[in-house]
Amino acid sequence: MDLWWVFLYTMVIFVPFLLIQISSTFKFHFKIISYCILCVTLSTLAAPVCLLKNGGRTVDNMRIIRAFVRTMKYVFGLRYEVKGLENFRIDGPCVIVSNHQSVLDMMGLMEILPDRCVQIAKRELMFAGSVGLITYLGGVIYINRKQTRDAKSIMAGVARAMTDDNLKVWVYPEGTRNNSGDLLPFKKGAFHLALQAKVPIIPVVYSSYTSFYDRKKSLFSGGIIKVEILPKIDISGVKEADIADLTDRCFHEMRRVFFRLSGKPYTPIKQNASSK
Ligand SMILES: CCCCCCCC/C=C\CCCCCCCC(=O)SCCNC(=O)CCNC(=O)[C@H](O)C(C)(C)COP(=O)(O)OP(=O)(O)OC[C@H]1O[C@@H](n2cnc3c(N)ncnc32)[C@H](O)[C@@H]1OP(=O)(O)O
Ligand SMILES: CCCCCCCCCCCCCC(=O)OC[C@@H](O)COP(=O)(O)O
Repeated sequence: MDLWWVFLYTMVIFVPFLLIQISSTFKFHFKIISYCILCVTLSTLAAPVCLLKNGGRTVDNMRIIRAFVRTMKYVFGLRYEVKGLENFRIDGPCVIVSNHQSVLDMMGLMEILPDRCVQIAKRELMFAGSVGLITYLGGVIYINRKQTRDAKSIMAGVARAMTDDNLKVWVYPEGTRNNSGDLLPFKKGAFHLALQAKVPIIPVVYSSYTSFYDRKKSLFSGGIIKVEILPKIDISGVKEADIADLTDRCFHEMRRVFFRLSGKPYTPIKQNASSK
């Protein structure tokens, strides 16, 4: 008899808990799939507009892509609070580095994307159907992360194109998505690029998504994202041998801002800023 009650009570507590769990996982995946479908739909609509207006692969298409993507935040209840936009107002090219938390970052990217700016992306993105096509039309630069020697030679070519075509380049120096509530160590490519092109670096920091978006907890609700565009880092006087220091400086500055924007107490780390 007693065992029967234990069983009943366990079920009364366990079954609703299980259902809530299933429905929240379902809701999370439903939202992520909706996001992907919306990306595919909007890029299918934007591609002909890009082709008709600008004819082919050009950075000018980024204005069209930006206009399309900026409508998406309303669907997912996201709001951006942007500070420091004036720091983007520099003549000529620069390297922009920012933290990368999720596929949702495309909305935050397009929210503040300056004119004549292309991104560095993993080459797999090229094959993502109409999304791949739209990134191609916008002039995104693809790198093969498994062949870093090729990636470096592509980046060297980009340095030349930046000055020739007056391009800004957006790099995610963590090199991959990271939703851990901290920054990953930075790769050095972006900093080599700035030095080779002799252009300043502009760090951009987005606050942590973890309060409203967390893959592990199947959490995805609306929220506010704080964005700060930091003053440019001048590279005059920096030599190849100083790249590690430059990377370090930028990493720690961005990490400090990341914690401040995310409302978390800053915890210094001993680990090296750049990956080995
Ligand atoms: C209309 C609706 C549409 C809706 C859809 C929306 C579409 C929106 C459209 C458009 C938006 C597109 C947005 C795309 C976003 C995608 C994001 C991603 O894909 S993130 C992944 C790829 N990104 C990266 O990986 C970062 C770049 N990576 C680097 O810069 C790396 O540094 C890299 C690949 C060049 C090398 O990586 P290593 O793993 O080898 O690591 P290291 O530590 O950096 O380098 C090793 C050694 O090589 C030297 N090195 C690196 N780069 C060098 C260089 N350029 N020259 C000389 N030496 C270099 C370093 O100093 C280091 O040497 P020592 O260890 O210090 O001795
Ligand atoms: C064939 C249909 C495919 C549909 C896919 C639609 C998805 C839309 C996503 C918008 C662009 C997302 C770009 C992005 O954020 O890529 C992730 C990489 O930065 C990091 O890669 P990873 O974490 O190392 O896998």
